[in-house]
Amino acid sequence: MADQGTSHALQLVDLRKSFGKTEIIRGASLAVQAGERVAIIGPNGAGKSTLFNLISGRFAPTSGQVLLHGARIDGKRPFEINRLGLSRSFQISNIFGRLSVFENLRCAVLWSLGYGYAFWRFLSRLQDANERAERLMEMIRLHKKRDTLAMNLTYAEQRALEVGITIAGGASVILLDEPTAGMSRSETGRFIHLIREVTEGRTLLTVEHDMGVVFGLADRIAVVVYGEVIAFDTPEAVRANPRVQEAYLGSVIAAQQTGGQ
Ligand SMILES: Nc1ncnc2c1ncn2[C@@H]1O[C@H](COP(=O)(O)OP(=O)(O)OP(=O)(O)O)[C@@H](O)[C@H]1O
Repeated sequence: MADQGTSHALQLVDLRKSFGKTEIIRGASLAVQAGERVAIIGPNGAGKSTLFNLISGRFAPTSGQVLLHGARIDGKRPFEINRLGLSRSFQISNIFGRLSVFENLRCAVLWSLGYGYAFWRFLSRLQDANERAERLMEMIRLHKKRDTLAMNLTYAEQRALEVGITIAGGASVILLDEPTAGMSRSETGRFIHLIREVTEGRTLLTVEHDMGVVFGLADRIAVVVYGEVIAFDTPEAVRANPRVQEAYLGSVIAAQQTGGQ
């Protein structure tokens, strides 16, 4: 969690990404303060997932920089970036269905400790990993499902487990991809509360379509339109920003007010 001379946990500097001849990310810049909760919003195809893929190392940028606590991470591989303290959820795909809740969390903790240590050290760390997995289970409210196989959890419980796995290694920057997608209204409300709790003191970035979640969770909102960050401000300021209204938010709010999602 060392902050190497900057209070920015994450910075994108004139980031660009082309697929073939098509430039999808067109000079995106963003500076996220440590401890901030940021929602990335924008129309379909604007480049939100591509930005997440660039930040987490799945794609290398065509040009520009990504800095984590002031140090360049662009071009590094996902596991290297993870070791440096940035963790991304992968929408359930990193849950082991045939392992219990506890075992899933313990695996995530052990993985975060690294593989490259001797067996005797592994044993001494196992106790730590068990304790941390128990704590995580309480945090994500799944302690009563300790021995339930992950595949037998409800959808919302699986999403909670996913969040637990994402934060297991103690990463200081957490990326969540549509954390409440597919949940009911009441599940969504509870889940926002849980996310706020478990990411307290960490930096959170989410990609989100649901404006209720965005306004309930984010300290600041980054609006991505056509591969650029056209606004980055508080929810109130973004809501009132004429450029955002015109490019995106007006139509979304109107659709949600008339009952569409
Ligand atoms: N690997 C790839 N190869 C080629 N084109 C890609 C690739 N990944 C994304 N794209 C294109 O980049 C554009 C932005 O996609 P992206 O998924 O980042 O948008 P998004 O804002 O996350 O959209 P949505 O809200 O619909 O999920 C789209 O036109 C998409 O087809």
